[in-house]
Amino acid sequence: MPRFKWWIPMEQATMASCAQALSSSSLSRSPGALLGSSRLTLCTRGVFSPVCVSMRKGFRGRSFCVIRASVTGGKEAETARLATNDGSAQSASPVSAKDESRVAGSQNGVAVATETTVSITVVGASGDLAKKKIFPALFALYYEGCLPKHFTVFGFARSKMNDESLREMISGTLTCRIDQRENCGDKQEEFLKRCFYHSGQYSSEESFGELSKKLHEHEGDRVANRLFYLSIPPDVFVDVARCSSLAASSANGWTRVIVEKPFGRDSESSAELTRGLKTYLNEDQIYRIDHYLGKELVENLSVLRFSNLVFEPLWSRQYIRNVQFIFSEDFGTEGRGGYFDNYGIIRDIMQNHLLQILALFAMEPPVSLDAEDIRNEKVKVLRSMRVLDTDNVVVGQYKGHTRGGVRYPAYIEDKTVPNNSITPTFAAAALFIDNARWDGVPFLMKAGKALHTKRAEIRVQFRHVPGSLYKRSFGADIDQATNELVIRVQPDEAIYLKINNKVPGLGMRLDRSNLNLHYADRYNREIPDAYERLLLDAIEGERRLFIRSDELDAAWALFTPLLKELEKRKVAPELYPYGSRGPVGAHYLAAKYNVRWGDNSSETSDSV
Ligand SMILES: NC(=O)C1=CN([C@@H]2O[C@H](COP(=O)(O)OP(=O)(O)OC[C@H]3O[C@@H](n4cnc5c(N)ncnc54)[C@H](OP(=O)(O)O)[C@@H]3O)[C@@H](O)[C@H]2O)C=CC1
Ligand SMILES: O=C1O[C@H](COP(=O)(O)O)[C@@H](O)[C@H](O)[C@H]1O
Repeated sequence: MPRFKWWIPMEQATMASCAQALSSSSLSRSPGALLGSSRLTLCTRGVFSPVCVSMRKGFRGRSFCVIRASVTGGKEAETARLATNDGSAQSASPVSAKDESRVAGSQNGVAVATETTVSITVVGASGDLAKKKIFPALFALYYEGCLPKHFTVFGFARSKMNDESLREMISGTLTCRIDQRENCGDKQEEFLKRCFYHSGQYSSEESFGELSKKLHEHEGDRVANRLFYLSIPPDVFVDVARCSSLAASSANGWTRVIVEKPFGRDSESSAELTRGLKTYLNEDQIYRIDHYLGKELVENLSVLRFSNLVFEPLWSRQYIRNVQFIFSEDFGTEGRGGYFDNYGIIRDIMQNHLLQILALFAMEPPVSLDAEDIRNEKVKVLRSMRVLDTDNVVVGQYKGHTRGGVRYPAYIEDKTVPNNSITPTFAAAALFIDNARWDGVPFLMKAGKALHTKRAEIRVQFRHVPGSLYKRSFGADIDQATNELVIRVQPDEAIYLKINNKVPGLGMRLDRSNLNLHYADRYNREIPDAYERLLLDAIEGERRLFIRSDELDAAWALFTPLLKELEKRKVAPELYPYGSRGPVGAHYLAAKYNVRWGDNSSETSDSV
């Protein structure tokens, strides 16, 4: 069980309360605790068990409250935030027991605290993803007090900007996710003051050397940790890995690189990219992001399954008839057609987002919640899967449609798409895991753009009740009576289980109802954006939600033969109208395995 210490600088006036917090053991009840007049919050998402709280004198006579705790649940390191009554706040990064001597050494028997800092460089700062997701997520982390006390954000791109114009660009994108609170505007100002810009070329070591100098000016003599987020097109990934590694690595702290998808187009190009990155970085410096793994309900999958006795025993071919992973968007490629046409929906959504969720869903129980244990199990499940072929896949492409006087354009009307493109914007696939747990259970995937709704969900359809006493009450359609567990990843997060229930009254009439965990009703708090979680994990060195290179190889091995076959045979996609439920072929594919898509059910109760 990893043990950590937080050294939290405190005013003398509140030091006495440190010991008090320990004796009242208020920390045991919650990772948030009152230390005298101050409020301590640990941004912890693992299971936090405090061991002790003590007072220490540190460097230059500063006082520290030292909290020791163990954290299980994959979080190797958490940030502590101490808010005092006068509104000031202090953040402290954890110091793991093994690093403590480096960070908090001893000088003449007195503890010495050397501070750390983290510099986050967004490479491709002028781009869509940076504006839409990365800067807002960094701000949200700052607002929540989850970033270390000393941090700087740098934007790097070729565009000619300066600190001011970057700040202006970012400020246009920041929203107060935590919007009901008062000081959001002030926090935005404070955050923007920590943002800087450096213009340079992605393949120039000189540009990165200059960036490094600027980073150093902010880092001073602290332990300098550096995170580079590669929010750029994939053809410059390796250049940036080279330049950042050779010319801008940290001299005394860690250097990590977050890489955005696409991680290649097939097994070969992915392996080449991995080789290129590994020429300059170690595997444990590479954080391959799949933002679906950062979504709240995907994070919750393992909790649901492994901490509830009612689910794990059912999690096998014995009780589960089929599992469905569904992704749909109610808009087309608008603006991203240039990228999309080179990849298509199978590479854009299935091979990564849906497959990652499938692996988490179907893996064997891991030895522990540590990153390597979980990723080992995911790799095993991916390697147990049958390689996909064209018989088990249906592809579609949206065509123009007019509804209510509004014309919705076809995919090929997107100006950035060739007008003879056969790139699929929709695909459905049947996959199988050839292991003892899942033998014969169809895992269906469906992903599409320009469909009738925006949704991502997992549907688990259970087997029929054998010899059901209530068969007659269900009528001919026994499928209507089987249990279905729905994990709605987005929007409007929910987990609900469809059960049969007796309608109250003297007769014996059954109906289908939902046991419903609707997040907005149950939890009075906003759900963090996936990028917030993943950025925080990367800063903290938590790799559980990032993709290891062998996972990536296994994922590509499943899809590459299919993708090559589709391209070789120039398989024409089945056209479906913009805003529809997609091509009818998806139903035939499901029917081949005796499955009905759960999201096509006529039951209105789905919209809990
Ligand atoms: N946007 C999204 O929603 C998502 C994006 N991604 C991935 O994230 C990464 C960034 O995406 P996004 O922001 O949309 O990308 P952009 O196309 O907006 O590119 C980001 C920046 O990279 C630079 N750039 C663009 N084209 C080139 C080129 N041909 N050569 C060198 N530099 C170039 C530009 O900056 P400058 O000219 O100033 O140097 C641009 O602002 C990509 O890998 C993408 O696949 C993943 C999931 C979702
Ligand atoms: O990775 C991608 O994801 C988005 C959908 O993400 P979401 O979090 O908004 O559901 C998708 O639009 C895009 O095509 C794809 O590249």
